[in-house]
Amino acid sequence: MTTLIDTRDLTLAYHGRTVLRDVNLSLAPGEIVTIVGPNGSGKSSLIRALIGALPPAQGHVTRKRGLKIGYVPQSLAIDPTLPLTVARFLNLPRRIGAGRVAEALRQAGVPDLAQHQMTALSGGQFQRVLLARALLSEPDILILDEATQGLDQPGAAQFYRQIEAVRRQKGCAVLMVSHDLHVVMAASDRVLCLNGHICCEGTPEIVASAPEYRALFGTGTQGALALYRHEHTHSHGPDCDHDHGHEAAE
Ligand SMILES: Nc1ncnc2c1ncn2[C@@H]1O[C@H](COP(=O)(O)OP(=O)(O)OP(=O)(O)O)[C@@H](O)[C@H]1O
Repeated sequence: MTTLIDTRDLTLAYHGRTVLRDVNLSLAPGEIVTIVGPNGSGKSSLIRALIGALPPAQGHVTRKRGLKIGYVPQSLAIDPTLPLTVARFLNLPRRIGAGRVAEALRQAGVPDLAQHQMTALSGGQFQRVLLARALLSEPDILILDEATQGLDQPGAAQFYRQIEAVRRQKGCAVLMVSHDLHVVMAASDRVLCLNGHICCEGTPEIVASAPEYRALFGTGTQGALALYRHEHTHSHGPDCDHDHGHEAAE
């Protein structure tokens, strides 16, 4: 099978200080993988390395050639004095066309928002518009870094249900970082728990009962797991792009 992104012994450092070490990770087409871990455990750094924004200190990141990534950020600052409709926002920085904008909004679960002002959206609507923007590139993988920050738990749960619907319709893989442990773990095929390295990984049930995970987060997530189960198929292809680490990057 062709993986979308693959890391081998990936180590990340800032100014010589290692923040994440020896990460071996493969993302397959169509799967939902969640990264959890305490503050400062390296989650965002790993995402940056996966999308190519942070070079490895050691090890390798391999991306399928031509991989299209849709990135949904935590939030986005919009000037409150600037009149900007959702449709115009989605046409920045380049013109997309009304048909594709409407389709992306429909896929993101907000088909009626095109003419609304960006600054008048609720938190949940705003994140869905960011999701619609990420979908415009027809991504092979959606990457969400704390995309539900600021939403309450029901709002976050709804957002993740939307992500699942998108995955079902589009077949894209999903990689998420979140603090909403109850919700995201239930919606994931696979969970990686980071704490400077991968301290445990597996299905949500396996990770939730792992001693390393319980030491970090306690036992409170059990009841909310197993809300969702996924079936998916994997496809395969030969081509890859490589990022290589600089050996001994202190
Ligand atoms: N640009 C940077 N320069 C120097 N150190 C950084 C930089 N970005 C992150 N770090 C450090 O790397 C470590 C991991 O940070 P990272 O943001 O990856 O963690 P995180 O798990 O995403 O944290 P959080 O849950 O708080 O967002 C932290 O010790 C942080 O201080």
